Amino acid sequence: MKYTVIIPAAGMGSRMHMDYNKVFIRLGDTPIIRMTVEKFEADPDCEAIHLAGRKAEMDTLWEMLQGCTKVKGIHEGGRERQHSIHNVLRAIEPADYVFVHDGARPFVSQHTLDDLKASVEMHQAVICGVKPKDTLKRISGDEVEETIDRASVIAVHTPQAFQYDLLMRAYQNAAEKNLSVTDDSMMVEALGKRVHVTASTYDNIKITTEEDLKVAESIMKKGSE
Ligand SMILES: Nc1ccn([C@@H]2O[C@H](COP(=O)(O)OP(=O)(O)OP(=O)(O)O)[C@@H](O)[C@H]2O)c(=O)n1
Ligand SMILES: O=P(O)(O)OC[C@@H](O)[C@@H](O)[C@@H](O)CO
Repeated sequence: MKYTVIIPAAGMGSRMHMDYNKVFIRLGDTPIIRMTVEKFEADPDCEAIHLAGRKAEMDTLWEMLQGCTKVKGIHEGGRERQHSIHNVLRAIEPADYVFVHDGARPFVSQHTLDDLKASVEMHQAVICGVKPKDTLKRISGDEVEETIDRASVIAVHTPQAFQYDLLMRAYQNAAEKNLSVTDDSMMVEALGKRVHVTASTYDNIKITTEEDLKVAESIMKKGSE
């Protein structure tokens, strides 16, 4: 199978409290966004990489991704992550399969990509995630309402993999109905379609806050899984 990946990188990184987009932060010598893109450069089944970027940051992005030969376009992002991805989806050539992967997750493993590829061919919509390690409770204000059976939940990561037509329909439906979502799968779920699940790794963190930079450094030191 061959696929195109959409990498949203048009956020503000506001929870990182820096005066520039967090995907430009260097881990060692390499900007986070380049580390993320390189994971897909290295996967022989990835044919094209398209990013969403902020208008004022296009030149910086192209510069940081110099030599990444699969990067075919950087498209203007939108207000929220979902708008950025929709802009890219509308701009790209149709492909059999589309993966969506956060620009801020530089430690995705080849194994995770391989599992998603095998599964999406059978199931059309596949997400990856890890089992929570903590006890989980539903709360109301500062009171516990119930303990959630943690065997029945996962913490969801990206990449998320879809048949192109299905993802297109899901994004169109979400736009028409003005749905607000936090991942791409939610839009497919809104169509009443089944979404399958494969394993991610605990290293596949989304770099969101300052503490995550320390975790990222230690993942780099030990080598990511
Ligand atoms: N309008 C937006 C918002 C987010 N993203 C991208 O979506 C990914 C995951 O989003 P998140 O971690 O929430 O990033 P930010 O929105 O940048 O962070 P924050 O919410 O702290 O501002 C990031 O790679 C980010 O650049 C995007 O392309 N367009
Ligand atoms: O933290 P935010 O809600 O802005 O973004 C979350 C999404 O990027 C996130 O849902 C996926 O990475 C899957 O976990």
